[in-house]
Amino acid sequence: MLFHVEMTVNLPHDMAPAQADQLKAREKEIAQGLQRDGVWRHLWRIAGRYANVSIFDVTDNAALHDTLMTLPLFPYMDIVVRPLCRHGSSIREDDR
Ligand SMILES: O=C(O)CC1=CCC(=O)O1
Repeated sequence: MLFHVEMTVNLPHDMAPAQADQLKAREKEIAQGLQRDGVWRHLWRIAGRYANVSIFDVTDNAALHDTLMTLPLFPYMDIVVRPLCRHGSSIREDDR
């Protein structure tokens, strides 16, 4: 199943820069692993915001939840999930 996921990062202003850098580095490592595995299909920065729009490809809602919970930034993100289904007019072969 495909999911449109919007993540907004809200790091506490008083978080030590070293801790923030460590969280971001670990987040990047996990995000790139999930992309290599085909789970995190798209990752786009929303211009002008500390937020992203992503497409995840997982088996079901629970799998998406479990995946998102593995992200080191999860405790600091507001996440909006929209389940997707194929559009009848789409000509793409890779969005099933
Ligand atoms: O910077 C973000 O939007 C949060 C994030 C997702 C994957 C990553 O490396 O950072």
